[in-house]
Amino acid sequence: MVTAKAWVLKKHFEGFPKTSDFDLKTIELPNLKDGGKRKLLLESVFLSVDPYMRPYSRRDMKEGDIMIGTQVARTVESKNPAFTVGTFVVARSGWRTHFISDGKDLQLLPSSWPESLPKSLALGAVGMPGLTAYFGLLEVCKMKPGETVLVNAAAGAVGSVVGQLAKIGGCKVVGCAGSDAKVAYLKKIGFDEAFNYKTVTSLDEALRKASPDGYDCFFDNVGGKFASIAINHMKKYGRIAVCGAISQYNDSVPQQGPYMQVPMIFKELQMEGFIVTRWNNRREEGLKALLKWVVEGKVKCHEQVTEGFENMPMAFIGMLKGENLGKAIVKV
Ligand SMILES: NC(=O)C1=CN([C@@H]2O[C@H](COP(=O)(O)OP(=O)(O)OC[C@H]3O[C@@H](n4cnc5c(N)ncnc54)[C@H](OP(=O)(O)O)[C@@H]3O)[C@@H](O)[C@H]2O)C=CC1
Ligand SMILES: CCCCCCCCC/C=C/C=O
Repeated sequence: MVTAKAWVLKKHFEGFPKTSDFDLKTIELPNLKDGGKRKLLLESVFLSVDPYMRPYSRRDMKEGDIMIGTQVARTVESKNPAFTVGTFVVARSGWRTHFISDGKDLQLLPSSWPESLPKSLALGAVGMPGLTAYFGLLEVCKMKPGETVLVNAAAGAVGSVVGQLAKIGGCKVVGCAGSDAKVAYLKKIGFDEAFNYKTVTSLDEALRKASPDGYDCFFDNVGGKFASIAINHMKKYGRIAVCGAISQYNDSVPQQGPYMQVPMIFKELQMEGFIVTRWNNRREEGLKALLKWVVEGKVKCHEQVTEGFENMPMAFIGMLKGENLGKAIVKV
């Protein structure tokens, strides 16, 4: 018998999440059984904390549920020959240290994963956030060589990959982030222009200075006020990929305009929201491409690793506050 620890949503978040909204529980897991669904015992090694957990908790969870989320886990006991003991998988089993599965809901890491590459990257650049950057840029922004791409939350899990893929695709890249250290990082990984949106005197001027001719593509991770200013800097026929709206996730009262219809009309813009799971049937293609670029050093990855399962709520709240450089990960 194994005792798992799990974080549950004690109380729906009101405004910004607080540590008191979570509860740490213990769960006795039953032994594995021949036949039936109890085929594998897995232990979480790395867990992901992601912005989507904030809006999705309200939409999909009730109080007392285990927090939603993804982990890289190691097979500890197996009655399923497809997963021998020691096999690492990506699972969507929520914030728990151990769990039982029949294997159907688990994803193996790509077979060409090098031994020396941290497996935590399967939650970041070679996982859901990387795929978001890949499909958002290729399929929604439809970026072309020579174009100028703007991305916000640029030093985060999705944004840092967006910028680097746009460079690989032959674009000029402008990134915005919320600290000088993040801006220095963006320049180090190849962004052409980067600025701290919190300290510029005018966002409007900073966007104009970074690209006086405007932007062909805008990969929007933030929404709200930033997006309503950036839209005025789009070139005619520009494309906006509405990936996230983190500036609005913690609002108790919805923000008011300015509204976007007039620049949309006069610049004949395309603006499309998307969710990465739309391309689940092309997951293998995306992961293969991302893994290759990471192994070749063309996509560099930084991780903000918080040690200790007990610190999951803190890591989640820290990420929402912008404390992470690159992908926010918890190491059990
Ligand atoms: N559509 C989809 O399928 C997917 C969408 N997403 C979305 O992409 C976005 C980025 O996600 P991800 O890369 O995982 O997270 P990040 O690693 O970028 O972490 C979140 C970052 O958002 C920034 N941020 C937080 N609050 C604000 C605010 N009020 N205004 C501006 N920036 C803020 C912070 O960076 P800073 O210091 O720069 O402010 C923070 O570090 C999110 O909106 C997320 O919901 C993610 C995955 C899939
Ligand atoms: C329980 C794990 C669910 C993983 C789904 C990932 C989809 C993320 C879509 C993100 C939207 C906004 O952040």
